[in-house]
Amino acid sequence: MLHLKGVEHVYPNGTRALDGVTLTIGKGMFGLLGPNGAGKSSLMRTIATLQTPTAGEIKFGDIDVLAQPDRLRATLGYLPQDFGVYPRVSAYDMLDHMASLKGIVSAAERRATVETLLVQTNLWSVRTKAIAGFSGGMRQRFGIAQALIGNPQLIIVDEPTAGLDPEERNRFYNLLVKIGENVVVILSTHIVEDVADLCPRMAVLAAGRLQLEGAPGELIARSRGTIWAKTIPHDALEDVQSKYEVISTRLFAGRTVVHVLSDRDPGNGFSLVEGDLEDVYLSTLTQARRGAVRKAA
Ligand SMILES: Nc1ncnc2c1ncn2[C@@H]1O[C@H](COP(=O)(O)OP(=O)(O)OP(=O)(O)O)[C@@H](O)[C@H]1O
Repeated sequence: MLHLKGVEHVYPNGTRALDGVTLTIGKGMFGLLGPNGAGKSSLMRTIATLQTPTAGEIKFGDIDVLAQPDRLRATLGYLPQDFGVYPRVSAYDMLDHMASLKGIVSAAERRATVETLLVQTNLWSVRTKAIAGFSGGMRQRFGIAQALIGNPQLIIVDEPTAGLDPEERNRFYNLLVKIGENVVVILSTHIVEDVADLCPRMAVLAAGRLQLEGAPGELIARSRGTIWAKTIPHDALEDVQSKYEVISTRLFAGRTVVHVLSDRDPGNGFSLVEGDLEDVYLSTLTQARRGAVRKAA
């Protein structure tokens, strides 16, 4: 179990990126959903011990993460948002090198580890090719392979599916689901579909605060009776936006379908719809913004 209590991070320029995050995450895939700038990467880097929070506590099992970062690192697999440089060395050699860095000193043990990971991530056939020439999906699978060296019990993947085509994304999903069976996996993303497809539990982060937490199905059920839809001509959008709390607009056959958030029937031809996770997410962001505006007023 990973426990976060009152985690806060204020950057030296005064930006409050994390504002009292309290959260418990058990085994399996956990989705952390939030828009750009919500604080997801700050939170992932903090859990990964790459930065120290300005306040709060983090525990992973019996490890006090802030006091014993080395113990956490020994059991952590981290796939950062941006890997940076992709070297001209082969996937095999790079994994072998990373396994040495992670402390696997026996050559035989290293070979077994590297070979298993290359097979598991479906990179065996390209093991002698340079990573620099890999496609986006292959790079992400290589990223997971390096994150899995040493059997980590906590795995953090930050925005892993951005830029992947549907087939590569699907392959990556299947890999994550298998990994997530026995360890804690935190998937940080702004893509609702990633969470809807993969995660039995999730949370929404916006403006550095946890806005919502639970099982996607439960959260959808809780939104029942508050999401209303109407198809309008595109030039009526501005008027609708001025009168209702619009959470999303979608084009359908050249017309605009708006979803609005309302506790009671807004009238005017709106009909109640069964929301999906995207509606839940977008209405949470709308409410968070409303709260922020109220706070500022
Ligand atoms: N090193 C830094 N110094 C100052 N402010 C920072 C720093 N890193 C991030 N921030 C700010 O902290 C807030 C949260 O950023 P963070 O990168 O954690 O968000 P995010 O949810 O991961 O967004 P994205 O998906 O765009 O990376 C933003 O306002 C960002 O500008």
